[in-house]
Amino acid sequence: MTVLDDIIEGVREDLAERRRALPLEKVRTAASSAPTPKDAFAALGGGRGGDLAVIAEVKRSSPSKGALADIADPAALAAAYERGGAAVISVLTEERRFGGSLSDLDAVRAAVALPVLRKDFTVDEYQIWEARAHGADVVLLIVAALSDADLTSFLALTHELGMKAIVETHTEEEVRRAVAAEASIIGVNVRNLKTLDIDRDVFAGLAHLIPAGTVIIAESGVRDAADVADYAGSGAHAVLVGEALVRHSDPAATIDEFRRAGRTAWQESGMSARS
Ligand SMILES: O=C(O)c1ccccc1NCC(=O)[C@H](O)[C@H](O)COP(=O)(O)O
Repeated sequence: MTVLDDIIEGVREDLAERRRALPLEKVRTAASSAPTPKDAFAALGGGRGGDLAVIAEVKRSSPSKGALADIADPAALAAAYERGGAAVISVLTEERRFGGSLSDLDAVRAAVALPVLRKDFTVDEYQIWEARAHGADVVLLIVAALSDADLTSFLALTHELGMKAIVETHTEEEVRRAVAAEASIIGVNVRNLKTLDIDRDVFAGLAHLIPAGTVIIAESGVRDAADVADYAGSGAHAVLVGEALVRHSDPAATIDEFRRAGRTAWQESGMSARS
């Protein structure tokens, strides 16, 4: 069993419990009165660049590192991310391995005006309705965890609900599947979900396979501005950063520094006007 399989097993068990407590019909009703979704595709530059976008993550712990940060006030952290110039806030809601929750999502939603990503291991439509009911604007669809049929139908439901999806890939085959599903936002996660090892070179190896007009996100492994510059120089429109922000004493300044590093890298490689 891989780490991903193990996480998904727990996700399914927790989901079954929530579904028993709140049947889908009730979640749908809640979703229908949630605030109108914010356009994360536009917030991430619409695949045209302009300025490197930072997706800043509220991440308490992880399978690879264990406890990362004691985040007593996720709303305050998200507000700091917003002040620093983040484009989107990512909230991990998986409980067992990441220490997240839908309460974190609620707190962040109420605290910021930015699009909010419900970052979870989506394996059932219920989670997409639930994300919308809790005010999320974006969901994560991990190609490795889904059949082509589920990927297509989950994307369709996400769009029907007015949200966007980040379609996450790790390999060439997964990028091809994401492109075939007509994903408009594709993430390349450089964390191997079998070994949990980070290999930043994976990003450059896959980003060039993603068609123009798609928002391309480099996910995981950002330690500092130099890593951001490398991703930006290899074609990232956005970076998704967790650990480096939650461990930093000044996350707002760090985001500002990352954005400047991305902008400089684009200027140096002549990419700032690319589509
Ligand atoms: O973070 C992990 O250890 C992890 C393990 C297994 C599946 C997913 C995992 N992380 C989810 C993420 O995608 C990251 O939280 C996100 O990309 C930020 O990564 P980082 O900046 O390296 O904290």
